[in-house]
Amino acid sequence: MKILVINSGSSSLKYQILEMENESCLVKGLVERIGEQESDIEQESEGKEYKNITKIKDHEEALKKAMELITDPEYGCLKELGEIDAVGHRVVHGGEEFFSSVLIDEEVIKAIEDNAELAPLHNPPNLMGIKAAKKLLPKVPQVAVFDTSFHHSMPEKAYMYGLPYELYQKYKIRRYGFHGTSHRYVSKKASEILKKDMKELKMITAHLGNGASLAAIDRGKVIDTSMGFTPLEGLIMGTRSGDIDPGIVLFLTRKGYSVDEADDLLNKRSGVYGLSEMSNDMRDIRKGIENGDKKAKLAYDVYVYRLAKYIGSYITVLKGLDALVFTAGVGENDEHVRMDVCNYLDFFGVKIDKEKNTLLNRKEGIISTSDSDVGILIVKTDEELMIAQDTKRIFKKFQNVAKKIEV
Ligand SMILES: Nc1ncnc2c1ncn2[C@@H]1O[C@H](COP(=O)(O)OP(=O)(O)O)[C@@H](O)[C@H]1O
Ligand SMILES: CC(=O)OP(=O)(O)O
Ligand SMILES: [Mg+2]
Repeated sequence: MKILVINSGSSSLKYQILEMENESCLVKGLVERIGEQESDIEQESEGKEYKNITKIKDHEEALKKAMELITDPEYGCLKELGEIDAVGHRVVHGGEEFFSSVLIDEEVIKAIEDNAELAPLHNPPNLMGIKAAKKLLPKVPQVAVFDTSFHHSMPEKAYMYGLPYELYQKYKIRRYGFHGTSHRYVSKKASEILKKDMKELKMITAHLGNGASLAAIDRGKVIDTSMGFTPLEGLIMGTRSGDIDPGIVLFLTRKGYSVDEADDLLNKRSGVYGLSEMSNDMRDIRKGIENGDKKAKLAYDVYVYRLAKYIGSYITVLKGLDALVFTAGVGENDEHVRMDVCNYLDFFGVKIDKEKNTLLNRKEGIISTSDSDVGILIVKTDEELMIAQDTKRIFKKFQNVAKKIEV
């Protein structure tokens, strides 16, 4: 069974085809800078690499181009698109309606449209991807996998803000949490690596990519997470501020910032990038620190401090901790961040093994000392595999129902 996984961003479209017999990736591609004069296209399939720069006007054209490349005799992996059995889409905001992945029908599309207001940067491109795929593969079942759904188990006390209750009723203002597919995948993988049932574990998963979030997971269920109503809250990120005093936004608007300017400032010009005045990328920050750049060091210190502070508060709400899991670009590849965060947590019995931390960098496994009270792990996230697994499960269910109806 072959599944196409689509992750549409505001100006990009990432795709993969997975062969579900052995869960292997047959092809992986990326179209970036959609809508600009020059868009980048990259695809890799079994060692064959394709790269090109051309104008791609919208998501439909991007997906069309991807479909051509997938079936290209030289660079592709399929003879024809008919080999695709199902499509799985990443959808960032599922609002309060969706607490698991679903087969996409008109009603689901309508609900995703309704939630677009809650995630203006993410849901509209997700919808464009869904509509383009439905047009190009009209007979193939499509599944939506939501970033928010794994966080649905959060109790009211964790998801309500200290705002008038009527704002929750009127506008659904509450914490939703994001990156749920990644938190779900790495927590499951960590319990396998630790050879312990999820029901025995109190866990904190740290998804540290360009966007970053933490989840406190109590015996398999999320009880708190650092992103909120939008993916702007919480940790310091590549270009996003994370937590700030909301009074700062009021102050800036009184100083003449428009809503769009404030949005741009907090989402695209803040975080590690804003503090360092240099880059959102931890690799550049490391180089800056090595060259004695003071702002790079400051950005790094603020990033690590915020992370440690959040982990400490999650150990409190979990009433203990069995496992701390690092994942995504920074979590998997940056041994300094892992080391420096864990050094803050020594008091809680979190002891990182310096050698294992270096040895397992960019790999997967346990990096705590044998006498640490808490298992510390690196797990490589694989949101696409999780989306494909959900899509397969829902596709099988759908097939069984269709068979029953035929009988
Ligand atoms: N070798 C590395 N060392 C340190 N940080 C890295 C390394 N490779 C990637 N990163 C960090 O990971 C980030 C990208 O993470 P990723 O999970 O791929 O992000 P996203 O999926 O949000 O685009 C980069 O911006 C960079 O900060
Ligand atoms: C929801 C979110 O922040 O996603 P990303 O990290 O992919 O931007
Ligand atoms: Mg990511």
